[in-house]
Amino acid sequence: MIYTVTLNPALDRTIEVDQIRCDVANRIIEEHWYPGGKGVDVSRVLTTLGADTLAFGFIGGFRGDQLEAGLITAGIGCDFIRIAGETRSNLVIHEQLIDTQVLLNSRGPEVEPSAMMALLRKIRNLQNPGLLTIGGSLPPNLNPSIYRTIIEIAQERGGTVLFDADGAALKAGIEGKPYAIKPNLHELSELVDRPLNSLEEILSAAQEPLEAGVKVVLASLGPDGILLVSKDLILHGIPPKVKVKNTIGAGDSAVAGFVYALAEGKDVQEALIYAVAAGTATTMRSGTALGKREDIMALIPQVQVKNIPLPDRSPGQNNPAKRT
Ligand SMILES: Nc1ncnc2c1ncn2[C@@H]1O[C@H](COP(=O)(O)OP(=O)(O)O)[C@@H](O)[C@H]1O
Ligand SMILES: O=P(O)(O)OC[C@H]1O[C@](O)(COP(=O)(O)O)[C@@H](O)[C@@H]1O
Repeated sequence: MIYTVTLNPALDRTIEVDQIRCDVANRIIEEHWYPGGKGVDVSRVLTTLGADTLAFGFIGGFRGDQLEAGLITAGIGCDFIRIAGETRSNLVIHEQLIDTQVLLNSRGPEVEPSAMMALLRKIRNLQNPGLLTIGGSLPPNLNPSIYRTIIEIAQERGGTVLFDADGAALKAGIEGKPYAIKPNLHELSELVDRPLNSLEEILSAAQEPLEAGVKVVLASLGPDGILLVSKDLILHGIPPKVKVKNTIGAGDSAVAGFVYALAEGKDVQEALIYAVAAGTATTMRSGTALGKREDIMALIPQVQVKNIPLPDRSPGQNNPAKRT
C-alpha cells in the first residue's frame, strides 16, 4: 500500500477557450472537472499503474463530495476526514490560439484542530506505512511546521516519505528529514534563495537539502527531465521529445512513477526512469487528465539516463560536475 497525504486537495476545473478577450463574453469550448491536489494526483497515477494506494486528506462541502466521488468511481482508494469548510476549486484556463495555460490556485478552507488531530492519529496508527507521499499547499490556518510533524510521525512509524511542497512549507518539511523531496526548478531556486541558471548551479543547490538529512533530491526540470541527487549518486533522467498538451500534474505524476518503482523493488536509477516517463506521459494528455499506464510503459524505454560525476569536495578543487 502506498499512502498519499494532501492537506489541501482541490477540484481542478480545466477550461478550453480560444483566447481571453476583455469586455466580451468569452465562450468556453470545453470544460472538465478532476479530483486534484498533489497526493490525490499521485494516487490517481498509482492506480493506473496498478498499485494499491490510499489517499488521506481533508474534504468538505459539495466540492468535497464531488472530489471523493470522482476517486471512488475511478476505483482510487481514499479515506478523507470531513471538515466544515468547502473544498477549493483550482482553475486551469487553456487559451488554444496562443497555446498558453493560466493556473489559478485557491487558498482553500481552514482545517479544524479536531480534524488535524484525527489525521495525525490515522498516520500514527498505520501498522506498516511503507511508502508515503506528502505534499501540496497548506490550508490557510495551518503553520508550515505541521509538515515536519507529519513527516516525523510517518518516519517514526517506519515509513519512507517523499515530500513535495513549495516555499515555507517545503523548508519546514525538510526539517522532518523526509527520505526524498521533489522540487521543480522554481521551487529549488526559492529554497536556496538564488537564481539557478546552469546545470552546475542546479546541482549545487540540489545538494543543500542533503546536508539537512534528505537522502534523495529529485529536481524536476520540465522538458529537461529530472536530476536525481544523493550523497553517492547523481543521475540525469532525460525524456524523449513529445507533443505537449498540458503540464499540470506532471510533477505529481513523476512522484507517483518514482514511488511506484520503489514499491516494486526497483533501484533509484530505475525509479528515476519511471518518474520521468510518468511525468512526460501526463504532458501528452490534455486538461488535467494524467498519464495512463500504457503511455508510461511506452515511454520507459525512451528515457535516457546520464551518470554525472560526484563533485570533488577536496579543498581547492573546482566543482567538476560536467554539463550533460
Ligand atoms: N515539456 C515537457 N516535455 C517532456 N516532459 C516534460 C515536459 N514538462 C514536464 N515533463 C515531465 O514531467 C516531469 C515533471 O515536470 P515539471 O514541470 O518539472 O514538474 P512540476 O509539475 O512539479 O513543475 C519532468 O521531469 C518531465 O519528465
Ligand atoms: O497545493 P497547490 O500547491 O496549490 O497545488 C495544487 C495543484 O497542483 C496540482 O496538484 C498539480 O501539480 P503539479 O503540476 O506540480 O503536478 C493540481 O492538481 C492542483 O490544482
